[in-house]
Amino acid sequence: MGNGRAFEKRNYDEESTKRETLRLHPLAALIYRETSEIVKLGGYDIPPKVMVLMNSWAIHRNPNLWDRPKEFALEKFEKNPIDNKGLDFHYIPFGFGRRGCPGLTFGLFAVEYLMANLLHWLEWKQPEELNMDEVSGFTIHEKNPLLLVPIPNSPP
Ligand code: HEM
Repeated sequence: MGNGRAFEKRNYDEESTKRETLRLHPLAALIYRETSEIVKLGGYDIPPKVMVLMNSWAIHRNPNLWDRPKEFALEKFEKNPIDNKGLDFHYIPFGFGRRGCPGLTFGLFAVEYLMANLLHWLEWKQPEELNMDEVSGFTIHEKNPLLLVPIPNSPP
């Protein structure tokens, strides 16, 4: 993709693409829980009733957990049965445990359905260079809005 050029059409492994996208760009950076009893965590004794924040963005980019963590590379998931339901704690785009996201299946389906329609019915031009800088808080969003120009497909 480049200035003013149409999107490149490539064959991607859908499942790995979704997983790698959510690894680099998780929706909710901070997942939080309250301790119910004293917990030992990273050498610290955390007392009960303390809110503990877990930074999924940082976990997903931790070089001790991932090869080439800053790189978008589908191989990370292609031959790797990493679970997205919160059973592998180094990959938690939907959180984990009893408070994990109940909208996981619907969310993934809705994004795919929307994207499939946008790409099937329209061609897209990208007048500006893609900038993936993000602004973080409890949720993460892009720093500069993505500018795309839709071009209707001519009828078959
Ligand atoms: C790709 C889309 C989505 C992503 C990445 C996502 C991510 C998350 C994350 C990280 C959490 C926090 C989980 C935790 O604390 O362990 C969460 C919670 C939640 N999500 Fe989602 N979500 C998505 C879509 C949806 C959809 C479509 C719905 C509803 C239709 C939904 C409903 C909820 C609810 C109700 C909670 C709170 C669960 C609780 O506190 O018990 N999510 N989501």
